[in-house]
Amino acid sequence: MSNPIRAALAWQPRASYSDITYDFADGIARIAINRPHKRNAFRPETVSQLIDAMHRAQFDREVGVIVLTGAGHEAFCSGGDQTVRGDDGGYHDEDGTPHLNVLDLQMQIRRCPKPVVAMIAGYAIGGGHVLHLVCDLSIAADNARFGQTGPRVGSFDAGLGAGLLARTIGMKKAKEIWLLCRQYDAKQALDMGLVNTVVPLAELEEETVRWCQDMLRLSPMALRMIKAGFNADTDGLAGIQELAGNATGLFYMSEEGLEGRNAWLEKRAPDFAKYRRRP
Ligand SMILES: CC(C)(COP(=O)(O)OP(=O)(O)OC[C@H]1O[C@@H](n2cnc3c(N)ncnc32)[C@H](O)[C@@H]1OP(=O)(O)O)[C@@H](O)C(=O)NCCC(=O)NCCSC(=O)c1cc(O)c2ccccc2c1O
Repeated sequence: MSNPIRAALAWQPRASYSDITYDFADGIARIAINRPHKRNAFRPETVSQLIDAMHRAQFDREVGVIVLTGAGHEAFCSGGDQTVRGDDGGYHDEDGTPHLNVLDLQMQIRRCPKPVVAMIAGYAIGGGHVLHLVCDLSIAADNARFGQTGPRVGSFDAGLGAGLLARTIGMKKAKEIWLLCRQYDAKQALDMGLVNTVVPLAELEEETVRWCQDMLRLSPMALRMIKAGFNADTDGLAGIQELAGNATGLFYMSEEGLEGRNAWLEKRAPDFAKYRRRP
């Protein structure tokens, strides 16, 4: 069946991978898990490629917003690929090495200074559900379905999968999702604050691009700072480090910061006297 989601932009491929696609158009990077025959379940190699693509998008100065999605319309992502769990139960790459590299990806999305938007058609389940959760915004199609399955398949994400979920939708609902492993439709997800909006499936990309375009018109530095601020307390000292690093970057750009650097290069004492001690 052809994809019922209308394309909103003339996407151009910017990189080639086996398990994902990476496209760009008009300031937006679109990264899609491309394993629709497995409802876009990820194996360790998929996650390594997502990490690479996220890095590429972060450092591409043309990119202002990143969209994370799944190929087709049946699934955003169904979590870890259960067929690559080895004898020890963990997710193995093709060399037999066990990985939980999706945890690195989760943190990479949170630390990325550009907004990351989850564009969700179909299932966002298990580790795939956590992936949309860690994105800054979630735009869902009306066919989207959400849920955790870990306790059913011998797994759990007690990190961001539990704590960030509770901070997003409240403790009771988060515990319900994990302790009962039920599925929730798009309207239920919207009602509990799990997603930002729900649109007809055909309009999913158009609406997502509209949200991205709104952000592209805003100050990149202000978005960067506010994202880091939102994540700082949940991410603890690592979150404060991210926020503080942004502040340092801003200070470097100031005349006062440059005076320190210039004085050192010119082998003279810095003259900070001309900078007011602001109240
Ligand atoms: C997602 C579904 C509800 C979709 O159901 P539907 O009926 O539409 O489709 P099928 O079930 O027929 O699936 C079609 C096709 O895809 C294969 N498939 C689907 N999901 C997976 C998967 N996760 N892994 C491997 N393969 C998958 C399915 O076998 C079919 O192929 P056939 O060849 O058999 O036809 C439903 O598919 C479903 O419930 N899927 C499983 C969801 C799931 O349990 N995911 C894993 C949860 S655990 C997890 O994701 C996880 C990952 C991590 O990396 C963690 C890291 C750290 C801590 C915890 C982690 C964690 O919990």
